[in-house]
Amino acid sequence: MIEVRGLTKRYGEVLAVDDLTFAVRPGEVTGFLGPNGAGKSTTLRMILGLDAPSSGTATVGGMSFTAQPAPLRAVGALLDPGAVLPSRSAFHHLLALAAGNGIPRSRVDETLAEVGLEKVARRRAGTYSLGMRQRLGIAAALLGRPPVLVFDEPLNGLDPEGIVWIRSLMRNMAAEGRAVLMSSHLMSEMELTADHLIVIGRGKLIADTTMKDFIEAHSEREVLVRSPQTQALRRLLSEAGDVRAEDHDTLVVTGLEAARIGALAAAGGVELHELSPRQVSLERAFMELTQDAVEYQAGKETNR
Ligand SMILES: Nc1ncnc2c1ncn2[C@@H]1O[C@H](COP(=O)(O)OP(=O)(O)OP(=O)(O)O)[C@@H](O)[C@H]1O
Repeated sequence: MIEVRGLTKRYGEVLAVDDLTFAVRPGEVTGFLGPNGAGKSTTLRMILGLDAPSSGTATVGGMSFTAQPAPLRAVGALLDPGAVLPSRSAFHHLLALAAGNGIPRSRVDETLAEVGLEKVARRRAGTYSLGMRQRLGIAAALLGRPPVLVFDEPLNGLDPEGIVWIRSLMRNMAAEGRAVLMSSHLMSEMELTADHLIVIGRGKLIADTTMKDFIEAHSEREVLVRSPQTQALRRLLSEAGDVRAEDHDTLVVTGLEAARIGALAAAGGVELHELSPRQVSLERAFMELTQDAVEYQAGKETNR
């Protein structure tokens, strides 16, 4: 379990992380979201002991990262996939990490197979593609079979097959009872992968909730209605809900349940060809919630 309490980081005038408190629980994938510059990387760096908090604490399994006797067995992390000596092979990189953390040598080959790098394990890491370096970073995180995993943008540079692989890897790690914290700007993937969400904006916590509740709370439900009589239908529905045209024969209605729309149409003698409640995406819910917390928008720059 990761516990963050009152975590704050100041860089001169910039309050990068502002009094954050949250927990990342075992058995779940927790998505860590926020607009650019929200403070995600700074928070992860403090959890991993790479940056010292200005105030507050971050612990992993009840202990600060720097106090862990064998850090790789307590928490596995992927922050910067470039952080590998280019002259070292994947095999030797992992071997050195295993030796420094009391991890048996047999885990090296096992982990290389887990991440699909066994065929290139003896090649210099400097010759790897971004996706291969990303897999090597993930191998380093998995090496010590830690109960806590932290991944910053793990999908960068991965092809579609790699993205699906990460999704099942995260889900499996959580199913085994590990606590998994993952940041990503790819909302569609986050929606498929995470159970719980921590959302921050301008360094502050703005949501700590399940994926389902987050989507329900931060976006209005919509119903798509197709009819050959859109004008008549629009007149009927506008009194009860918000209606906008999406196409010549399609309306999008907010503020009314599908059953009520069907009933109003039937009562008004309007023929319907389709009546579908639309799945609202995490992306829409996220944009709605964070629009005020976006630091950099096209044509607009704000100071905190
Ligand atoms: N070493 C540093 N010195 C000064 N300011 C910093 C430093 N690191 C981060 N910041 C500032 O702190 C704020 C938070 O940055 P951070 O990189 O944590 O955001 P982020 O949520 O990870 O953003 P992104 O999604 O763009 O990666 C930003 O305003 C950034 O400019």
